[in-house]
Amino acid sequence: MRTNPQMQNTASRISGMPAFVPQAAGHFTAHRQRNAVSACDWTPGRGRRQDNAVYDGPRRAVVHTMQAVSPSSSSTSTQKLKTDRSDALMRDAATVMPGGVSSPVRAFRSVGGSPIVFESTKGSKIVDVDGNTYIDYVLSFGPSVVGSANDEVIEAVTAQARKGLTFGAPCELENQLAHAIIDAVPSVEMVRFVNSGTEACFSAARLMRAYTRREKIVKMTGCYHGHGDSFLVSAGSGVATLGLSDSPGVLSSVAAKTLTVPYNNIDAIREVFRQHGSEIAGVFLEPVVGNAGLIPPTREYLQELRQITRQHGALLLFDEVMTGFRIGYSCAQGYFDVMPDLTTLGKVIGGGYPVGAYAGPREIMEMVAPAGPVYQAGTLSGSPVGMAAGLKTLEILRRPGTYEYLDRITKRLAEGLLQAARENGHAVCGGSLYSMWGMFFTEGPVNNFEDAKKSDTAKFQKFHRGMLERGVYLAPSQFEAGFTSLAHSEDDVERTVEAAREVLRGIAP
Ligand SMILES: Cc1ncc(COP(=O)(O)O)c(C=O)c1O
Ligand SMILES: N[C@H](C=O)CCC(=O)O
Repeated sequence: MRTNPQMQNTASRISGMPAFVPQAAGHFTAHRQRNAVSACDWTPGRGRRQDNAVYDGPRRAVVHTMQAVSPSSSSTSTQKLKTDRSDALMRDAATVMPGGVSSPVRAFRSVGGSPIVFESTKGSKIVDVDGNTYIDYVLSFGPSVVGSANDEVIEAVTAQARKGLTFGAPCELENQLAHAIIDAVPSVEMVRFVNSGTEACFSAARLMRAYTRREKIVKMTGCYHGHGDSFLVSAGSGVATLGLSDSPGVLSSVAAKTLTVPYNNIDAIREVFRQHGSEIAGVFLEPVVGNAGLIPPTREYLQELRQITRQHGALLLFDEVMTGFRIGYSCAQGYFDVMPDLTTLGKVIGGGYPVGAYAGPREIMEMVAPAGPVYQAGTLSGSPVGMAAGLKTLEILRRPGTYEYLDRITKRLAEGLLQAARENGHAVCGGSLYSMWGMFFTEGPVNNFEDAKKSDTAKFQKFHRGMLERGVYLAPSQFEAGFTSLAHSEDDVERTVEAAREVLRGIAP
């Protein structure tokens, strides 16, 4: 059995961390007749903070202003949604881009109708090309946790842009963002910046294989780790939404090296290691699933994964591209107090720019070129504007009260939506954790993608359309998590819940 002394060092460094109280996660078990034991019931832990003003909502804080779109300009009363210009642009887009989009999840394939084309966004609001304003719970699929087009982030990127857009050479901001990530994420000692979550994950898989000298990777059904060949096997997000279980073009010899198991199922992990233990390089998972809808793990599950991978000399990778800096400042690994060997990041660390990273202990990371032999490179990697956006975003997130605020409003949103559904006789389950939330149209419990697929997706389609018509923009799939930001106000949440109540009243249970 291979041991990893560096991880033992890392673990002892972690156990000396400042007080951080992880909570055992509850499964989603909400139902219209029962009280939910859901992620809503979780109490968040604390990350490390630096400055003093306590964040208490967008109106009272100096974090940003919402000049471009005033909250009152979005409507939660039924709009006859005028989408002429969106529709025309999408018709044209379909002639020049496959499906008219640059990423499949943006298409409205599973909710019907044509995608909305956007023109501007500020804070919690997003405005389309026909002039409709929506409360935005997509937030570019996660990055905009401090609110879209945050003034401070814009100032930071503008100042950097004046000094240079890209150097193709080292810049000081890379050191600063790497230090900020290392300070925040307990298992991380070194970071390699890339340009997307996809790149982070496939590069980490290469490193994992090189380090262990093994080829097989275990992933969970419904988890999404970008579109690297090894991961287009029983993937979540757009792959699940479009009902593609895998993708043509992926070499069958590569796909055969990916073993899949259901999430939150420790027996399945034991079995896959029993059968293939000596060939498994590592286990990839989202430490809280966001790409099959929101599905929390139990802490015990993560702990067992940690133990089993270690026993078999395999690496454990937490894909925190989505959860990173959303599930607390120390990310999901800090929240659950379970330390992976490798971590992938993206979204929030780029503050709205294309930045990803893979990270871990020095011993593993120093295998990456030029320190070691594992090749990985990028013309625009660590580009200064993205680094500046990420640094400012993390600086804002470190302010006292930010995560408490995010947790409070998101919990209120999720509870309000579940309540609105139950009042109207719908079987639902769901919950929230800090700034991520989800609601499935099924009785639950939803512990993995197999459970999530029992959701009434036809009902979700009606719900999505009704919310759109009332000025609420949700991800166009039952199998995507929702997001909130520091710019989402209590008023936004109340208006969203009111809109949901109205929509759900009009849908047959
Ligand atoms: C958990 C997770 N991993 C990886 C990715 C891939 O990131 P990107 O879309 O930036 O390539 C995503 C999102 O797409 C994600 O949510
Ligand atoms: N669910 C995906 C990532 O989190 C959505 C992003 C995309 O693929 O465009």
